[in-house]
Amino acid sequence: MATLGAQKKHKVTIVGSGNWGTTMSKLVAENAKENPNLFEQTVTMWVFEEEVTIPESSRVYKPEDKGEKHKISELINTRHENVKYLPNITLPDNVVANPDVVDACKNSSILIFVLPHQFIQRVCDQLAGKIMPWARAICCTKGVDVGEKGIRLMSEAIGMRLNIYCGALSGANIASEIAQEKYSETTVAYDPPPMDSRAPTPKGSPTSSTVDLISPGKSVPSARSAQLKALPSDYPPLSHENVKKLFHRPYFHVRMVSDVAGVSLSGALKNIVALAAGFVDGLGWGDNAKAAVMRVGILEMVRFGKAFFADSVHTSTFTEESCGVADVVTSCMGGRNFRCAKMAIERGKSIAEIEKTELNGQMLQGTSTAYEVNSFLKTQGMEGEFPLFTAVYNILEGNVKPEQIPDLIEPKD
Ligand SMILES: NC(=O)C1=CN([C@@H]2O[C@H](COP(=O)(O)OP(=O)(O)OC[C@H]3O[C@@H](n4cnc5c(N)ncnc54)[C@H](O)[C@@H]3O)[C@@H](O)[C@H]2O)C=CC1
Ligand SMILES: O=C(CO)COP(=O)(O)O
Repeated sequence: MATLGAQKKHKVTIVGSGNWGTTMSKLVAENAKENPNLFEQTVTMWVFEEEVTIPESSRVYKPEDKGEKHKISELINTRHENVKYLPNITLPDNVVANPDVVDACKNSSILIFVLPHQFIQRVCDQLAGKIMPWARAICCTKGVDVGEKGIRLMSEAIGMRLNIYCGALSGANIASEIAQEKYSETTVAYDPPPMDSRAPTPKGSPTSSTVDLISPGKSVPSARSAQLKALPSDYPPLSHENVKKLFHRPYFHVRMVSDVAGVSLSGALKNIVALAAGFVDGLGWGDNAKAAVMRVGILEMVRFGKAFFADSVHTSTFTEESCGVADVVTSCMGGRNFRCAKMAIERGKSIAEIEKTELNGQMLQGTSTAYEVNSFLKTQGMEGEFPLFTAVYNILEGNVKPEQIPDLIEPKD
């Protein structure tokens, strides 16, 4: 039995409180209530604090709120709503917002990272050495970490900075639909060290083991093994079965896999494809044009995985799982990257301007990912092998026009 001998329960912290972060807190808190033998009832959400006014149209607006500024964390804790990033969705009362990231994470055995990828490094640096040494993480952030030493997956960047194991969750998951409990599916990759799923052992201090935080891609020469601390035996083991219980809802169906690299990478790269889809849609070219860039985009995602993460990525993750082809489809129909790229073309503005005026603080991941992937491809001398990714970068830079996409992605003899 999965919880035999376990006395402790997992304390879960959601690190991030944007549109997806707040949705994640809702569904995880619902699951904590339904699995009191596995998870502590309170689910903490770290909130990057901001002061906001409550719109008069909001369900939680009271006459005395007129012109008043409120802290987002206080509104979540008193009115159970994130009025800025997930308006009109009531959060379970066991979601507790905490604006202090170290305090929010210090006693948690499960950390769920849902921050824009631009902030992962800074937040992990704040947390390093201040979390439980045996904590386990799941990365829901979509992006890559490109530096002088090469390219890293976000899951890997988190794992290495905090010296803990980090899996990944990604899928065709437009947050607002999931917050409204409309059916969707997702892919969770979790391939923990075998010591985590062993039967509970008699009392004793946690053992440690040297394991790869994630199987490194060949482009990450610095990826290293870490001294991972075993989950103490008085916690329920973090088997696939128990990790699934953290995320699976009647409206949010989870498929567990072990390919952390494939799940993490597909979520990052599909955002570049979504920008391309927005560009051609913005030109008024219609669905055939969008399907063409989606097809080429999926092929480039697979090629990228094979070229730089050959030892770890499974091609089937891109072609068979929600995090691959399905996320490309949904993101190219209704994602923010797609919508902002489309509006930018239609209005003759830059995507950065549209992001500022239309997203009310929400952030695009595709633009910075296009730059990061391009800078990595340049170091590898491989821009030409990824013509769609390269075209998106050159459109953002103003070097080429979206109208040139068909010629740019046409295979060269
Ligand atoms: N929204 C969606 O539908 C989905 C988003 N994701 C991914 O989840 C990740 C997080 O996205 P969302 O939750 O949608 O965020 P968001 O784009 O809605 O909100 C931005 C967040 O960044 C925070 N922030 C601003 N400045 C900050 C700083 N200096 N340090 C730390 N945080 C700061 C804001 O407070 C806010 O919580 C992204 O990687 C995104 O690709 C994944 C699936 C679906
Ligand atoms: O990742 C997403 C859907 O799966 C959301 O994409 P956007 O960030 O483009 O909205």
